Formats: sequence, C-alpha cells, structure tokens
Amino acid sequence: MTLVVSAPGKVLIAGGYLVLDPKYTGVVVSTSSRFYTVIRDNGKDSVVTVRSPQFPGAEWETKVIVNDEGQVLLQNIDEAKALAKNKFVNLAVQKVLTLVVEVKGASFLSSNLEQGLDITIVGDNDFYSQRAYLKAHNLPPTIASLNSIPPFVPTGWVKLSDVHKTGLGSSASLITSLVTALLLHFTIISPDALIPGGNKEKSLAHNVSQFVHCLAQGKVGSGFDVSSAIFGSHIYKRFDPAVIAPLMEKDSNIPLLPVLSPSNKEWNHEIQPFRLPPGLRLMLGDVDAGSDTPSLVGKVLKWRRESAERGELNTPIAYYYFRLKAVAENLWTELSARNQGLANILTQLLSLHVRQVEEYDSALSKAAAATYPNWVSLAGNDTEREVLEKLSETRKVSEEIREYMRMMGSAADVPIEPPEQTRLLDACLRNSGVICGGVPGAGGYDAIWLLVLETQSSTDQSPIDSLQELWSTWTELSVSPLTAVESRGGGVRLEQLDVVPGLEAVLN
Ligand SMILES: Nc1ncnc2c1ncn2[C@@H]1O[C@H](COP(=O)(O)OP(=O)(O)OP(=O)(O)O)[C@@H](O)[C@H]1O
Ligand SMILES: C[C@@](O)(CCOP(=O)(O)O)CC(=O)O
Repeated sequence: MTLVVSAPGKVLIAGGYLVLDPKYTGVVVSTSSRFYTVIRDNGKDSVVTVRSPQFPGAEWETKVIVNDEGQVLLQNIDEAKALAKNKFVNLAVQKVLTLVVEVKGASFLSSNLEQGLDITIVGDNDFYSQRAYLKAHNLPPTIASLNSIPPFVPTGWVKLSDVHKTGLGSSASLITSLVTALLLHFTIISPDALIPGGNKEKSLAHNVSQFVHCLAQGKVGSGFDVSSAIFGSHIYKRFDPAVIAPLMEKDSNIPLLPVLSPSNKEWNHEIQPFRLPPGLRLMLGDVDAGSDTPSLVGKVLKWRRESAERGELNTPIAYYYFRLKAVAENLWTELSARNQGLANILTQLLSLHVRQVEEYDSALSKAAAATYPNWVSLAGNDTEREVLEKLSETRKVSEEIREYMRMMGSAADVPIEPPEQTRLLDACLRNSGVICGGVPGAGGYDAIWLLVLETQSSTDQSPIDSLQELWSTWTELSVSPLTAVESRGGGVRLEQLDVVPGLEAVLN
C-alpha cells in the first residue's frame, strides 16, 4: 500500500512579529507549492528508511526498538546513514512512534513494523531557489521557464544543508506532511480527519506537528507556518507556548498524549477562516541580495522588550524611554488595526464576488488595465464602484502596513523593509493591475509578495507578464518569480500517487 500526504507552504502577508504575541493575529496564505510524504513498505522488519531524492546523499535509515518501559529508541544501522543526521525527520519519526505506543501499545507498533517503512519526502521546486538550474539551462527567470522544469528536480550537487531556500516554510510543510502521513499509516487518525474543515483528529495532527517542529527548531515560534500547513489560509492567533513547555524539556519522558490531545484545553490557538478574493493572484518574488540576511526576529523582540523595560526606569532619561515605550506599544496597536483592516477588506471583496459575479469581474478587468489611484473613476455602475473602492482601500491599508513595518525596522535597527526592497515594491506597485504588496513574514531582503489582477485582456499585456518583465530588467536586486499561487486544496491532504505530476517518477 502506498500512502501519500501533502502539506502546503505559506506566506505571512500581514502580522510578522505581532503574531508572536497572543494579543495579535497574522494573515497567512497557504501556497499551491507543497511538500509530499510517500509511505510504503520496505520489507525490512522494524527498519525505517527515509529518502529525499532531490538531494545527493539524502538517505537515512534506523532500527526501531521498543524497550521494556515502552520507550521508542531509534538505533543506527549504518553510521553514515544515521537518521539522527536529519534532526527534523528523526524527531518526527521518534515522537509519532512514541505516540503510537502510547495509544495502541508496543505490540501494535512492532507488528505493524514487520514490513518496515519506506518514506520518501519531496518538496515542490518553489521551496528551493531554481536560479542555478535556470542559468545552467539558459532559461530566463519567468513562471513559464519554471513550469518547464521537471517536478521535484534534483538540486544538482547542492546538499540539503547548503540549499538556498525561498522562505515558503519548507521545514513546517515537511514536518506536517510527514507527521500526518505517519498518524494515518498507524491509524491514530482516519482519512476523514483530512476532509476540509476537519475534526478533532485534524487538530491532533496539528498539535503533534506543532510540537515536533518546535522541538526540531529548538524554539517555539508563533506556529503560523505549521497551522497553515494543516488548515490552509487563515487568520491566526497563536497558542500559549506553556502548553508544550513540559515536553520541550531536555530528555522529557512524560507521556505525549495528555499534552498533545485536542481535548487538552491549554491549546488556545484560534483559526479564523480566510481566503483571497477570486481574481487576485498571489505573486511571489524570490529576491537575491547577494548576501545573507541576518536574523531579524531576535533584534526586533529585544528592542520591543527593552523599550518596555526601560520605560519603568526612574532615571533622568526616563522620559525619553517613556516615549520609546509608548512608541513600541503604539506601533504594535496601530499595525494590528491595519493588519485586521487588510483581512476585512479582502473578505468584503470575497463577499462582493459571491453577491454579484459579473460586476465583480468587469470591475477587475477595468482595474487590470489601469494604475492606482485611477481605479474608482472607471466604475460603470454602483457594484463596480464598490469593488473598485475596495481595491483602492486594499492598496491604502497595505501601504500603511508597509510604512509601519519600515518604522519598526528603523526603531529596532533591522532591515525589515530595506530601501532596496522599498524601491522594488514601489516600482511593482506602479504597474497596471497590481493591487498591493509587501515583504512577507519577518521581512528582510529575501522575498516580496504581491496581489495582482489575473484578468487577461487580448490587447494589453497582463499585469503578471508586465511584472515579470520589470523583474527581469531590475538590476539593484536579482528578482526571480515563484510559481506558487494560493492553495486551492486548503491545508494538509491525502493525495493519489498517479495524480501528482512527477511523483511516481521520483520514487524509482
Ligand atoms: N526535502 C527535504 N527532505 C528532508 N528534510 C528536509 C527537506 N527539506 C528541508 N528539510 C529539513 O528542514 C530543515 C530546514 O529547516 P529550516 O527551519 O532551516 O528551514 P525553513 O525556515 O523552514 O526554510 P524556508 O522557510 O526558507 O523554506 C533542513 O535542515 C532539513 O532537516
Ligand atoms: C517574525 C515572525 O512573526 C514571522 C517569521 O516569518 P517568516 O519565517 O519570515 O515567513 C516569527 C513567527 O511568527 O514565528
């Protein structure tokens, strides 16, 4: 039997940094680009083999042993192929098998491992930068070129540890697809758990993936990446890290299920439904600034913490720090209002589409051929006007978000939207049919996101093509598109092997 589970990547279009605080939300869009985990038998008793055929030497194996106390131990067979060399995969296997023993008993695990497990993991090409491939094959950096590359293309001689990632959240998608596939394989959850909307079992897959991802990363982030890999696009409010704290302790041996079970009321994350309105295509640019981006998150949080602490100091410069504290708090509040505003306007556009498809579409066609702020003047009737006004509001609020993110960056002295990115985004936004954009997640030099009108006209160049042309001639930064759009299939899902292009081929 072959079991295939996929989980999407993510783009945080609003809420970077704020979403780390349970007071605030983040707007996360899941991508059509996915990670796939394929589980089959390998015919070797109690042996788990894992392969990532996109990378040289990415083959690991381990022997599963359950000791007298019911603990799952992963024993090396061949040191060179030790599964422990891939911490993320190793922890996912170890923790899920531990859960299997807790729920079904040690003999269930042993008898279900008699034929061993053969696990293959691949990620869509978008997760890894394809610049080198395009260059080597003399292909221009366009979506059409990327679509001509074989699916799950090997990265050549670049090792997994050295690969240039694009920021779609490879580790979260990988962990989510792997954990969910293992939970299904050992019937801890049933396939019904993966139907849209989901049930308690889907929440179990979420909680386990969230925990394994935190453990592998060695820190508890906001978790929006795992959450969107499970549930698809949504508005996210984080869980209290205290819920998994007992399991995060070194060599923790306490049972997993009481903590990870969806009945544990301490899981307090909130998932509000969200999706992009039809006709607004997510477009992503992989940006190469030629240097490594430093870690921004630590510095921003330190600045926020210190501004708050210094505000309490009773020193001659207390007034200055009092002001600083007010700035930090105010920034978070003001940004949060805009982030929420962006989500609301996009949701209103979605309902306008549901209510009056024809006028909605005609308004979008008009805006596709025009630049902001000229959209509203093109309205031919009231509904069109309403749609075009909403598009303009989307632009306005997203520009305010960018402005606040830049302020956050200068206050904390980190390049959240560095001037090079500002110039690039401003140039993109001057194009017809480009609604809004920004730097995703924590920001930096690595990527940009845009919402672009999809409508094609037979006479004008489409907004997507104009953007690609702009990017190909942009010299200050090297910008290459990704193929991803918003995931239509929601979050984690079961796949049929023969329906996923190229998947069967990489197995052999
Ligand atoms: N195809 C793969 N097969 C197996 N493991 C993988 C694969 N891709 C990524 N990984 C694992 O994920 C780790 C990378 O995780 P890390 O947290 O550094 O990336 P990330 O922040 O999710 O990246 P990005 O958001 O840029 O995609 C790798 O060290 C590896 O263990
Ligand atoms: C800064 C932060 O809010 C977002 C980071 O997002 P990304 O990995 O840059 O997409 C951190 C987090 O939410 O865990």
